Amino acid sequence: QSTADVCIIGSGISGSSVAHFLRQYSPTPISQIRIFERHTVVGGRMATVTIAGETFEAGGTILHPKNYHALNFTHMLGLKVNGPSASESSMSLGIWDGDKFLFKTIDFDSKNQIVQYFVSLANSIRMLFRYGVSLLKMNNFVEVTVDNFLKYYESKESRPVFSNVEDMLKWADLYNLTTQTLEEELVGLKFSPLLIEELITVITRINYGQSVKISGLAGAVSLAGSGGDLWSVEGGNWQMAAGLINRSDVTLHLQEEISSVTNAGGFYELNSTNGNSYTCQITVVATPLDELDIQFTPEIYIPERKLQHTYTTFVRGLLNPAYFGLNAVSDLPELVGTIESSELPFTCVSVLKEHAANDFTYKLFSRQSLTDALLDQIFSIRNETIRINWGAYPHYHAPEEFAPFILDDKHLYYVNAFENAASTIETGAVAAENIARLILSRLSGQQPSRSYGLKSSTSDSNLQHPEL
Ligand SMILES: Cc1cc2nc3c(=O)[nH]c(=O)nc-3n(C[C@H](O)[C@H](O)[C@H](O)COP(=O)(O)OP(=O)(O)OC[C@H]3O[C@@H](n4cnc5c(N)ncnc54)[C@H](O)[C@@H]3O)c2cc1C
Repeated sequence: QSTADVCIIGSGISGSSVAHFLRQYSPTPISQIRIFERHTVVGGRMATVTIAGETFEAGGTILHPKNYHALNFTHMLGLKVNGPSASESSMSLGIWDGDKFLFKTIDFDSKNQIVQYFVSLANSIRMLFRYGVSLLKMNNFVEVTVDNFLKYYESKESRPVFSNVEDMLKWADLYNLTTQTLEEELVGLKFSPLLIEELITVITRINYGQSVKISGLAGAVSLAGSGGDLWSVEGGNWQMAAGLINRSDVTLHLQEEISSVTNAGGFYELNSTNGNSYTCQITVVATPLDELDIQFTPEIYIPERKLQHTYTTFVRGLLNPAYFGLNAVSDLPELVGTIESSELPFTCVSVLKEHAANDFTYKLFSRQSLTDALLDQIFSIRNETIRINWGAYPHYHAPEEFAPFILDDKHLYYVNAFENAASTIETGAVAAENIARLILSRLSGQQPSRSYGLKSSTSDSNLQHPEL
């Protein structure tokens, strides 16, 4: 048996950020931090695939210009930012209803900035014409939410440590948004039904694979992810997790899956499927528990939560314009979004790269796996296909129910309780920063402990893990 002060289950942005902030904030050195990762690589839902020698994001892709932890990590780790031009926000967009395009922006390839300006102006006017002034309300709705979220970057002196998600959200005036669906929220704000049914639905389907029935907060976050100046880390966002782990003096156990966590009185015993046993004073769960069967003794109780599965399919080849009722590939928008309809087999398809005139790399999102037969209808050429089934993010609803940050009234913590608010790379880091502070304040006896007697939930472990 080995001893450790802190054991973290999961090497994604949440687990790596907990390690980073613990090292940064702890007044006295923590003797050891272990991170357990069942896969061969770190990063979790930040992962890349390689096609034609190029890497593309397969999971968490876009970051918002005000995602300050991610920005700080990127700068601190000497990583490079992929600018907005490479993001989906500058793409031509079409809204497809399964039969026809309901709306298309103009696509005019030009390096000339003045031409670009007029194309973008023309597109804004077209959008305003179709969706009216509600479009401006949409910007305002997002701005207010983002501004509230910025409170989580305030100085530690004025910012409390939160022992549960509800208090954390209430403090930033974000909680109410989790009690209503996005649709209810926007109808209440008198948004035009067409804007909700089309553009906003397209966005929630792209970012969360779900309709406007998601909670208002997840919806606002999703809309924020459709604005301008979005960015990602050149070479892959997963490098943030790798870099944080590298510089936080962590003992990393790759390909080591934790199967049980037992409170053995004053410490936790973690057992792995490799047959190893570890002793930890503090245990942090930095992965969604919903589809895992980690055995907790004593049992823990968290509200039942379903994960939305998003099938990500990469295709190298050429889209078939006839599938979309068009004559030429050049008539197809770079990003085809879809409205909510059970007829539609995918939620979106976008061009990632044009290698040559008849050779593109595309990314599709769908709620079910796309069969070869279907892909052969959508594509006229298909040279390479990669499929990933992600247990991607919570299936959002309203009102949301939150699992506790402290699972057992002692030192067992759960970062991903915050995912019911919104699942993003940045919210993972924000929740992790709070958990690091919560651990340190409770260790020093400052914070009252809190536990919840919520209903038990059971879940099957039938998640298919992507082998990247
Ligand atoms: C397709 C897709 C698109 C997305 N798009 C965006 C986007 O554009 N922008 C954005 O900000 N966010 C996006 N997200 C969400 C974002 O990727 C996630 O919210 C974030 O990466 C979650 O990080 P995490 O560390 O909390 O969890 P994870 O990244 O899931 O990390 C958990 C880790 O724990 C490991 N693990 C699980 N169980 C065990 C065990 N028993 N023992 C050891 N290890 C274990 C897992 O293998 C995993 O590596 C997207 C997600 C998906 C799937």
